[in-house]
Amino acid sequence: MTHANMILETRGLTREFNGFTAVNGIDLRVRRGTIHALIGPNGAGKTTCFNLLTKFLTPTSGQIFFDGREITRAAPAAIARQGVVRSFQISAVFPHLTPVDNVTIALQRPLGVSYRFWKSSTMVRSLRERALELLGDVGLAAYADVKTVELSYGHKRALEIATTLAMDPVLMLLDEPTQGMGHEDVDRVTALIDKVSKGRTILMVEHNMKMVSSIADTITVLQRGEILAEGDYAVVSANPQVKEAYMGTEDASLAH
Ligand SMILES: Nc1ncnc2c1ncn2[C@@H]1O[C@H](COP(=O)(O)OP(=O)(O)OP(=O)(O)O)[C@@H](O)[C@H]1O
Repeated sequence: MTHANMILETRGLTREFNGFTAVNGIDLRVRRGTIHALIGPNGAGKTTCFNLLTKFLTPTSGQIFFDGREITRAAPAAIARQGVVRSFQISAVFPHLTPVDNVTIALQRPLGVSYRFWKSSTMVRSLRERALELLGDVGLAAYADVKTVELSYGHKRALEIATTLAMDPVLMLLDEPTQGMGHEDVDRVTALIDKVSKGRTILMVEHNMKMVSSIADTITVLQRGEILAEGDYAVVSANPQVKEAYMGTEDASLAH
């Protein structure tokens, strides 16, 4: 039995690499409609965990459930059809096309029913309208027709979110959405993620603690492949083991 209010659950999720256990028996529970952050020091197993959830890697043992259904052995395309969508990195957009063309292409990714719909006769105009709407949602309306390569880094990351939204995710997985950003872009992308989280669930790997503390409902702290602590920011930041993991001393606090 899985829990009805959990959109994603793992049981004993484990991944070994040549005898080294990068993810060790993780029981993760992501509540429907929340923003959930996966944090932890370097090498804690965040990326491996993320790759297991998005089916880029196969678990050595353990199970993954999405919306009550086991997806442990499902292919990446199959889980995408069910609404589990990983953000497409900037490298996945076409730099010499415009943002509106990039989002239009994302809208046409073959996803079963919606693919057939978009192949209908009203397709072209509807696609462009929907792409413009999504660009508006991420604050890129004014940049719809410039070359993607000319966008600022922050705007490119916003475009990445728009192309992800094009797949209408139920559970959106974001891999370090503010990585490499200056303050202004961090604030903009944080507000954007908060906005697009309405009506869906977001699971993200993120290093920026200020960002995590401001929008995550739940934080899971990983260390050496295991869950060290879990809760809201107040709970995990007060945890002595978390302080030690981050700073090497119980007196230190999470960088904020
Ligand atoms: N393909 C692989 N082969 C061997 N070891 C791996 C592989 N991928 C990850 N590891 C090891 O597993 C451990 C966890 O790595 P992972 O990248 O998941 O950590 P992380 O928490 O994402 O770290 P970071 O914050 O530095 O990205 C590390 O010790 C890493 O060296």
